[in-house]
Amino acid sequence: MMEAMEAISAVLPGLAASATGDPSMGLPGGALIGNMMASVGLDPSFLVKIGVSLTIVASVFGFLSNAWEGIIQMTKFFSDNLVSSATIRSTDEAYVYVMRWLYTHQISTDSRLFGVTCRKNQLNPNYRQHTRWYGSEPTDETEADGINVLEDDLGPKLKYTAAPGFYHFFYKRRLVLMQRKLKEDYYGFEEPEVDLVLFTFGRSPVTLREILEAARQEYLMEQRTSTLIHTTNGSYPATWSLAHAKPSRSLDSVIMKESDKERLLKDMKEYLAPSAKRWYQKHGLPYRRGYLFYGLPGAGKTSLTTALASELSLPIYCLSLASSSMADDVLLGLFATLPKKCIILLEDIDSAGIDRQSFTGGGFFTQIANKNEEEDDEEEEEEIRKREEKKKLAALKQGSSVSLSGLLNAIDGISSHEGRILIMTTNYRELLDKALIRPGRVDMEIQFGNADIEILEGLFKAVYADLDDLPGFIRGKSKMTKEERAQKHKEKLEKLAQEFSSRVPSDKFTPAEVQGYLLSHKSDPEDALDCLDEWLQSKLREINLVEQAEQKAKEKLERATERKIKELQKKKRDRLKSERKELEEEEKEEKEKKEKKEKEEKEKKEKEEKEKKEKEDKEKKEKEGVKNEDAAEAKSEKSAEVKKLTNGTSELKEKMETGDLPKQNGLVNGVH
Ligand SMILES: Nc1ncnc2c1ncn2[C@@H]1O[C@H](COP(=O)(O)OP(=O)(O)OP(=O)(O)O)[C@@H](O)[C@H]1O
Repeated sequence: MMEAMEAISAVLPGLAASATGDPSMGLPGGALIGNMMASVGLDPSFLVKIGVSLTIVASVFGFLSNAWEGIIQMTKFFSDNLVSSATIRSTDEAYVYVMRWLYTHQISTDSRLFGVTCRKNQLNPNYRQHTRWYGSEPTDETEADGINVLEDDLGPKLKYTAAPGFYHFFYKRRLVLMQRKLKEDYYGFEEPEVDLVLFTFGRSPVTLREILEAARQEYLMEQRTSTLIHTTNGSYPATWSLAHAKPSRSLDSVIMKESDKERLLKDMKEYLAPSAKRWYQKHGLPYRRGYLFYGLPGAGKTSLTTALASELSLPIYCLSLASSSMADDVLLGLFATLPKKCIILLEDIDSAGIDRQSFTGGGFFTQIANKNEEEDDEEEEEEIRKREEKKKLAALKQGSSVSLSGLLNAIDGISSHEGRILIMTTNYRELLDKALIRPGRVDMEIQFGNADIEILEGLFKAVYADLDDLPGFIRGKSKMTKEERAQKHKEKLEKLAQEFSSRVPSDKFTPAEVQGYLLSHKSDPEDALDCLDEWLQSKLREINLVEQAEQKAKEKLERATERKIKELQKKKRDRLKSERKELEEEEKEEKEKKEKKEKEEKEKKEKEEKEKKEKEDKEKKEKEGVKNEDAAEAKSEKSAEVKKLTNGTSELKEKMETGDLPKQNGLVNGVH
């Protein structure tokens, strides 16, 4: 290195010469720099060394960057021409297939990079680097990314997933590369969006297709042994993700009226039959079916839905309208991305149309209440009672941002897929708008209430159905055959179940409460009966307290309602009175107007008649005037003629008398 520097110094003597003070040899300004450096005690040849070092570093950097560009170009050429790839987004259901397949096939167990979390729904996984993937264990639940949940006595075990990075594995002896990359704008506070890219060498995509098809088939086969429950995890935009894969639940495990259960199952099977779609199309009906499960909480609405999904091998897509993340556009988007055949479970549908703001006093509900008040005095007593009750119930509920029209739009709007089964649940059927439960949207309703005698018996038998769970229930078992034991178990259980159902008051407890009690004695049905009175007493005390409080609240509400009704009735009476008065005044005014008008018309008529008469008189007079003139004229003419004749006669007479004219008797006589 030193030698190289010396050589370069020789080539660039200017600066060194400047430093030695030989101006003839130096670079312009070199002497000045050299003197300045000497004055602060620095060796001027140091500058030369720095310059040389920088030149070398720049050359190496230039070489490397050219090389890197070359590598990128080569990789691009390689991936464009020699590699097949498949990209799967974590927002797509196919991602779940593939992740699940990779996990169950223990692919990449030699990977050095993986993420770890113990959260059930990993919204914020902290990715850490470890040394290898985790092997699978048998489990009964599956997580959102399709990987099983593991728990031991202490709680959830750590779960290992592929961290961002490159992996490789062999499938049918072919090398497959896998890249898992997080979306760039992931900041760690939301579920990361991930792209999974699979590569194989060669231009044929067959291997990748085989992997994806195998993953899909395994996933869908899973549906036959378990019920896949999808939900949305609050990410934006909202998408469906697998929340659980629950082991199939038999319909027998849901205790309810047998007739209801059979009716429901028959209806659903008919709807799903291959010929049904054509029938709907032929009759111009949308191929959809809706059911309403309503009634008390803990009475089996969700349990029945899960059991039906298992029975019909359909996945469940579950949404609660009471959820804060639910809104019209979210609901619409989620409905639009449902698979063709599924059960969509809409819980708490009574929340739709109740805005959260309503509970702060100035929102939607208050507006509705105010609006109602304006119209109140028009309502019948019964309507007011119903409305007041409804308001009270609504006040107990948490509102949702989903509007009623938003919900209706999602249910039967254009984006709503045909072929699905819609199950809506509510604890407050009386809060529902009629439009929501009209036929076509809800084709069958099932009510869930407290346990009656039939349900009590059924619950008891269901909890103690398995003899293997009941040590000491059948004594002397060892001497019996399996069938004998089963028969004995059945008979004894039947008897105990009847006793249980006769001692527990009917329609007092929800099935969940009864089941909860029985489960606290799950290995000893006789013990359950022994402790029954104590449980009943404490439970009935509790129920009494609740009922008393409820009664008080009800009476208070009734009093308030009565007051309101009286107020409204008075308001109505006052309103009617003032309306009547107004009416009378109007009538009076009307009458006066009418009389005035009549009088005016009469006067007008009289005036017209008078004028007419005057005109007629005038005309008559005029006519008579003309007639008189004519008569006078005729008269004067006649008299002139008479005069003339008289004159003529006189002349003739004179002539005759004078003898100028021969006598003519006739004429003379005639003139006389
Ligand atoms: N009819 C029933 N048969 C069997 N189990 C029942 C029945 N009703 C309730 N249970 C049990 O009670 C628990 C709660 O039931 P579930 O969630 O089905 O009630 P729900 O009516 O959907 O309540 P919510 O309205 O609060 O959602 C579950 O563990 C379920 O097994």
